[in-house]
Amino acid sequence: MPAPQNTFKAALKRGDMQYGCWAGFADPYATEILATANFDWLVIDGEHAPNDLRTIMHQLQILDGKHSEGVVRLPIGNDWLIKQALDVGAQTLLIPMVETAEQARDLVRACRYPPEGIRGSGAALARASRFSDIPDYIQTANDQICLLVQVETRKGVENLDAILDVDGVDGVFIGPSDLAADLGYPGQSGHEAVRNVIKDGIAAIAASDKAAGILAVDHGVAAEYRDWGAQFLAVGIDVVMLAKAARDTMAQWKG
Ligand SMILES: O=C(O)C(=O)C[C@H](O)[C@@H](O)CO
Repeated sequence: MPAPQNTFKAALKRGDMQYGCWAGFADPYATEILATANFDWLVIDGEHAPNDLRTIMHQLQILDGKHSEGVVRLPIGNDWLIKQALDVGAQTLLIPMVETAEQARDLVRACRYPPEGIRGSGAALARASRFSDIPDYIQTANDQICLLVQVETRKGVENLDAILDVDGVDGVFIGPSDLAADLGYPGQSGHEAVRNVIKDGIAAIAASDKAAGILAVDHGVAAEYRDWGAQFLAVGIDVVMLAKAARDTMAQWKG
């Protein structure tokens, strides 16, 4: 029995649109609620949400067998964080602040067992192998790992073509908020100068062998990103949804 098939990775390879949502409550109960909406992917955010390895694992457990792929975003891309996330069962990783092809190559190696990479061989006691219940996990795991890197700085955009040449990177996500800030327009991802960089970036990614991804909570902007070539498209943030719904509800009564 091989490593579980990564249906999200397979969908990206087919060119299928994949709609996602940020899961920022760092709680399996909230992530389970999101999974009832049938999003194709849910970002278990370890960068900007109060997640730790156990809360990440609990959310992956709750998503087992559900349609939504748990996409684990780490706070930064380094090999020991990647090793731990993969061993608790993550099969799709989103790594922020990738700026060079060398960085991307290092991330690919961190995601793969030798000889392709440097991932430590601790599968015997890892949830990823279902505690050795998948006897050939080590031999089959590499192919089911989906590595998504975030390009979200001026330097990353300058190196985008080189990053797109890195084998083993499955998708490139453009981070509109961080990119806007680094371009000198903090909080203004809708500024024309930022939109132009995003549009060109999505086009370059879509023209490569990798999938283009991005996030927009405004549906009009999200539809535009899709028209520009975004394939894995996050269209909501759970924390933002709840905060807005709560305030709108109260505004109905307090005015
Ligand atoms: O730069 C961005 O935008 C992202 O990477 C997404 C944000 O981190 C996410 O938290 C929504 O603001």
